[in-house]
Amino acid sequence: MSEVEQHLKHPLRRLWRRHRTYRPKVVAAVTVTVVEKVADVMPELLIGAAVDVVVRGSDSFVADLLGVHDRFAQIGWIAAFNALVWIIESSTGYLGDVLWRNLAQQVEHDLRVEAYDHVQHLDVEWHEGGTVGSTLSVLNDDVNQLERFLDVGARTIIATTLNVVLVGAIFAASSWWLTLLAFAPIPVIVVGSLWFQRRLEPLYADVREKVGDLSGTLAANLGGLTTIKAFTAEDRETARVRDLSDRYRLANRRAIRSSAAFVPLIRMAILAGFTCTLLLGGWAVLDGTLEIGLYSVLVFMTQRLLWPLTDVGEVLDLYQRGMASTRRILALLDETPSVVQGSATTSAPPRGAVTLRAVRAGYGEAPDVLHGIDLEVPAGEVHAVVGATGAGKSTLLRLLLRFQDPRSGEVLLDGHDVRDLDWETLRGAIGYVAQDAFLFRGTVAENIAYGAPSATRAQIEEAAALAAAAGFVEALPDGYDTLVGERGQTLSGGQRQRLALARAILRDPALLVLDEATSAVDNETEQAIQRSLATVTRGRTTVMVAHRLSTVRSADRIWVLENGLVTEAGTHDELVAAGGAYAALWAVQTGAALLDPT
Ligand SMILES: Nc1ncnc2c1ncn2[C@@H]1O[C@H](COP(=O)(O)OP(=O)(O)OP(=O)(O)O)[C@@H](O)[C@H]1O
Repeated sequence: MSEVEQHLKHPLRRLWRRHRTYRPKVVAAVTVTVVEKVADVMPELLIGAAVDVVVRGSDSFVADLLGVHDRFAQIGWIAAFNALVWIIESSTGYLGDVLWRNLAQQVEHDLRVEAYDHVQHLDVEWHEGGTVGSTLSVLNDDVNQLERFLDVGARTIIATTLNVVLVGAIFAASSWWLTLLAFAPIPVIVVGSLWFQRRLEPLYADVREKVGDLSGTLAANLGGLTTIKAFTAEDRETARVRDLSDRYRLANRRAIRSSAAFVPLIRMAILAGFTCTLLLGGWAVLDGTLEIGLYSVLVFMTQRLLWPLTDVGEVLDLYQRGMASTRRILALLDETPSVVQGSATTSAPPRGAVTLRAVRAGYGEAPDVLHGIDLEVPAGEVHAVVGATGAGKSTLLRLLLRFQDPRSGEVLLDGHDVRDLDWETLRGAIGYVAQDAFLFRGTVAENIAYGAPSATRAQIEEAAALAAAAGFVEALPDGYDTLVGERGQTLSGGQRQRLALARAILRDPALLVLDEATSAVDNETEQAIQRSLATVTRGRTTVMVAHRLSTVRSADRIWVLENGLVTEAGTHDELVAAGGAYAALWAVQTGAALLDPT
């Protein structure tokens, strides 16, 4: 389906098509509501029948229908039928409530989980495009909004429509001219509703957009609170939030102003219809052209027909919000990742050999960051990538995990193009430690075992020891069972890095990818990690990025990246001897440059 077609298609139709499993539930809920509504109009008919019995006695409608001529018995029958109607109405009311609410909850649950799962599979670049806040608001607010519409709105729409049809049928069977009078206000209400609907739609879309902006900024600011504090930007940020919140409030105010005007308009129309039926119907009874029983039914029915229509404003409100939200949910579900897994798996155990051939890569519309990289990491070797900041080192590592694909050229793992491999084969072979070590809410042990949930405590402790993390973990109040806060904020940067390293080691991957994995630890800890890494990386393919050259000194091969191109490659000693960029960097880092002014 093209984008335009998708947009044109009504969101409820799309939901109906997508989620076939709801259909029986929808049918059951609608059926129960129909029965409830039929039972609901009965009491007015029974009042009319009772009046008819009192006025016409043994000639009444009930007498004809049941063949019972005693007035007391007739009233008794009406009362008994009335009791039955109330029982049906109460039980279908209960059942309808349960069915509609559960349906709404089910849809809410399914859509939230589906949207979350979908979002997880979207491109890393999509996530980096600053969409966290608005994605959160789709997963929370929009999904809730749809639930509210299904819970209250959909049911009311069906009930009101049915009401018009049933009452209309009763009217039509009674008096054609009173039917016309009672129904006269309906076009005004319908045209008014449609006009309001068109007016409200963009206003609610605006409200949703504003709340997305607001939650985006709130999420970003709460994540970066320490930076805000460090730059004493609290007042500025409060002003920004105030401004965004105010825009949200004003957008809501515009929507409220329009939607609030709706009910008074409908009331005026209802008043006209009701007064006409009361007055002209009453005169008709006095003239003897209308039965008094029928008159009392129709007066009550006019109320029953028109008053529920005052809910139309509220329901349209819910409908508009619900549809704006559904469109956003569906738009999120329509997002397609450009990086999708291949289908190939390999039978041989992975060895982690990496080859990059003429790789060009970049972000969005921006020019290339990597300008044609050729690089070879044979299985079992430890290779390092160094270079100035912004040279493209992290970008290169991202290609290995397929966080993005190259614009041209190819990336191979054990001779297979990474684009052909499925995620488990590709990413399952890699232990990755990101520059910004991310920890989840949970215990230290759970965080280490994140990539190997079935690991034993002994294996977890061994991995922690190899990552030089055992010491500090054991000193924590509850050791491995200590809870780390959200994003691991209760730990230092170096501690987080070591846990992330332990997490990668525990996976026992064929290829270890370390992006500045030890940048935040002190020299002493780094040396401890280096010693451990010597064990961990023995015979294991490793690609590491590091700024601190002492970290990569013992690598089998070092690749020097400058402005997206490999400019040098070799062992540490070879590169130092070559006297190029690496040698200069080494001199700066060891202080040799300061000692030797030439
Ligand atoms: N997610 C992104 N979106 C757009 N551009 C990006 C993104 N990540 C990196 N870049 C750009 O790509 C270039 C290379 O960045 P990269 O992170 O690969 O460099 P690096 O060598 O790892 O730097 P550092 O040593 O600072 O980590 C930079 O110019 C950067 O602005």
